[in-house]
Amino acid sequence: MAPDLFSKKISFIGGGNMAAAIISGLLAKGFEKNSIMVSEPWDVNRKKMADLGVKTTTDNTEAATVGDLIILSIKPQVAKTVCQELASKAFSSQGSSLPLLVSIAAGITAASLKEWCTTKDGASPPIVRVMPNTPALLGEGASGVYAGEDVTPEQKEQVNQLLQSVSRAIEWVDKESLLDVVTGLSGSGPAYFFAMVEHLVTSATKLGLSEEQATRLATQTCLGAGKMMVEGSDPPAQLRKNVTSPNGTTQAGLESFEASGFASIVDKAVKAATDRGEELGRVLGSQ
Ligand SMILES: NC(=O)C1=CN([C@@H]2O[C@H](COP(=O)(O)OP(=O)(O)OC[C@H]3O[C@@H](n4cnc5c(N)ncnc54)[C@H](OP(=O)(O)O)[C@@H]3O)[C@@H](O)[C@H]2O)C=CC1
Ligand SMILES: O=C(O)[C@@H]1CCC=N1
Repeated sequence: MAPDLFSKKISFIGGGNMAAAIISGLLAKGFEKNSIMVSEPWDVNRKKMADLGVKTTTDNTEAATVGDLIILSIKPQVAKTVCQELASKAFSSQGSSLPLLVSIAAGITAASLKEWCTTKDGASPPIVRVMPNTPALLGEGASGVYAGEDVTPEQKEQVNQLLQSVSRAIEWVDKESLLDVVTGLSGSGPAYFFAMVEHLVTSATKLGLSEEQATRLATQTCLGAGKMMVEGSDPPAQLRKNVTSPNGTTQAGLESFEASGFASIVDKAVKAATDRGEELGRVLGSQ
């Protein structure tokens, strides 16, 4: 029988935006509030977590000691310090049977996490890296996942269950470097669409629509187009063709995009975000 995540305790180390999104998604699926603990140093964020009804603490060791799954949801820049703290305090008292560590930190490699999390007795937790995105808040997330070799099939299934609670697309990758591409695509991706809608609203406002009208039209267009891509059977290219009447308005708009190097702009942006993920892992991993 598949291990039931819903009977486990989950601890989040770091209670910021992404932890809030995942926790909200889990709670919406019926996960028990009392089975979640968040350690978070900042009063404001800790209060937001407490308002969700989950347990909170300022003590990473307390959270990491009670969790069957530990979600590392801190910024990449503090990952080393936090992992070393967990290794010397929480993990060192737990022998060789350590909880599963699920890191969502962009770029930070499984090898770095393992090195930093190793106790003085040489024990280290099994590690899964996940790259989620903020639509997890609504159960509409997209996540990439990579598991180290010491992760058992049961633990992978638990991670699947965790992600199914908050994601509609879950893509396991077998090469860890591909997680940087996932980061540059879907991890950062919501911000690309938000920026696009911001620009659409500004453009239409300049042409006379009120900001409120333009915002309602642009956001619903984004949602409608997204639903057509996810729920329909036609690929995006066909959907685009269906909107584009020969010599019509859409053709004029798309040709303007292309004349400004649309494909190249997107290409460079995804590559820049992917490269930044790799760089974060390399630089922070060597400090
Ligand atoms: N935001 C996103 O869309 C996505 C983020 N990620 C990854 O998720 C991780 C978290 O990002 P996000 O939620 O946006 O970041 P946030 O800054 O919102 O959250 C991180 C939280 O960790 C707290 N924190 C800082 N130091 C410690 C510590 N020593 N122990 C415990 N908690 C600490 C921070 O407190 P304080 O503010 O006081 O420093 C903050 O509340 C990052 O590694 C990011 O790469 C992955 C996918 C998408
Ligand atoms: O911007 C970042 O670094 C994080 C990772 C993906 C989304 N936000």
